[in-house]
Amino acid sequence: NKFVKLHKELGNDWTYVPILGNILKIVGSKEKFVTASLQLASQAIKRKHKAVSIWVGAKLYVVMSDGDQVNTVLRTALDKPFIYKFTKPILGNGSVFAPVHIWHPRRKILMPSFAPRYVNNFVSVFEAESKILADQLEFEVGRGNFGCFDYIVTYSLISVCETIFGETSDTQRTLDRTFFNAFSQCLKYVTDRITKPWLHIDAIYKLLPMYARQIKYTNIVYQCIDNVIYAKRKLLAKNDAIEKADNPVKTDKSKPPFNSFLELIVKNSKNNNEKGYTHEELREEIFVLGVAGTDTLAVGTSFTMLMLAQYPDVQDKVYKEIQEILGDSDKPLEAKDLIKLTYTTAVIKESLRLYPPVSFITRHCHKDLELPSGLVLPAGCDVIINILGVQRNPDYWGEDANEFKPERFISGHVPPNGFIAFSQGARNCVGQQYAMLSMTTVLVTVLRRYRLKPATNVRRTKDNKLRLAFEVMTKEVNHFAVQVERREE
Ligand code: HEM
Repeated sequence: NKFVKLHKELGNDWTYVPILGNILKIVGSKEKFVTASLQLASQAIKRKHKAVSIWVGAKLYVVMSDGDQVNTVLRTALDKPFIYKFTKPILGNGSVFAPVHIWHPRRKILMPSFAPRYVNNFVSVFEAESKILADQLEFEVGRGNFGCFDYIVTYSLISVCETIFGETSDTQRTLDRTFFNAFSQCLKYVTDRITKPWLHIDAIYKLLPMYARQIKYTNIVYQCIDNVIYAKRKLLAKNDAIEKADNPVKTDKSKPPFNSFLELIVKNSKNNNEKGYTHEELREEIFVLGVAGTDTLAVGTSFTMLMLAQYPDVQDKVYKEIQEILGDSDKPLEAKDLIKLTYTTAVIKESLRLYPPVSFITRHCHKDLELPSGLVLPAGCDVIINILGVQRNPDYWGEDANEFKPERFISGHVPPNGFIAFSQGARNCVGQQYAMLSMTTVLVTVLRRYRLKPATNVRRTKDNKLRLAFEVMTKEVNHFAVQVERREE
């Protein structure tokens, strides 16, 4: 049939050993998943159409690592295959993985909430929470290696939740350990299902104890979100604050005006339709923001910290830039100052290039799609976009593509389709600016107080590279181990 033809056209035959080997390696191993995806990427770029295909059971997936080919797919094909099946029991029809007809109207409601005038105001939250993070790191001074991820994920979960719900006592009550734990368990179940093919079959999965646990944790998260939504909706109705979202009132003179995502989404959904979102729709969208914004941010920030620890020259340059542009002033940080930190921004982008938190995404072609190489992906074809492969592709980044060189993002030679950490096209990341501001705030706050040092005696790969593992996000296996020392020392 057409997929067998496509498989051959891409240069594979039935006994193509390296690819078969890679599939076997992937099964069940989160670390090998990443190594295999890099190997698939290097095989793909040698092919005429810069892609390989793999069979998973009776289904063919085309795996791509060429930026121009990928760009065509991302701009044309908007549906996401298979992942939706695993996320639906948890996220429902939340926009990130939903089918196009559900996603499209929801994206229209979500987008205005990420306008710079709202997102820039969140810097006050990022700064307050980064200071708490910096205080917590004091405990690690002089104690040797520690995993910075655990600290940073707490920062990102709390700051994301605060921007979603606003700083109410309800938020604080909700953000207790039970919520955090249930939330991370939900992410774990999605990862397990994606990486273990035997769990793809509903009939098997539903018989396992993990299915019951997944329902339990999902319900805990729902209940926490529901409590805050009810409380907040009551408050909004009382204060008529929705109307004020366009013209926010400065309640606390020391802080810029602030509208939480919850307020903005309620308001935008009413603009779209008199009745606005139902409770369930609102809960789904709120949950999506938490899921899409928390681990991505934590992984991106942790990799950047790891790079700074590993490259002291780069860290010194970042620190110098912070001193030059922001000084030691106690003046609250503002978005307009943070975006002047061009070298720091380049360091974050180079870390996201080498270590994209979301290392692959998927798309489904509804109709035939012709790629720049002349290959036609037939209707019904599923594509895996290997972001890690695209961002390390030597055709775009040169022979030193695997090396950490932040200058790439300053010299003006960034290949147009070579950096896709936030994806491209209509379904790209809505939180890009939010993420850049949040990560920059953390780096500024932490580096003002501490010098990051590399961890000693951590296990690396045979060629002395970081060991990475796929857990929906791509993470470093040693919990991003670093050391810290106080700057004045
Ligand atoms: C370094 C941090 C981040 C990275 C690398 C990242 C990456 C991505 C990527 C690759 C996608 C596209 C997924 C796909 O095409 O299948 C995406 C979508 C999305 N991201 Fe982010 N993200 C980050 C931070 C955030 C933050 C902080 C938020 C919100 C607070 C957010 C909200 C979303 C949403 C809602 C979508 C779905 C958009 C849609 O389908 O219309 N992201 N993100």
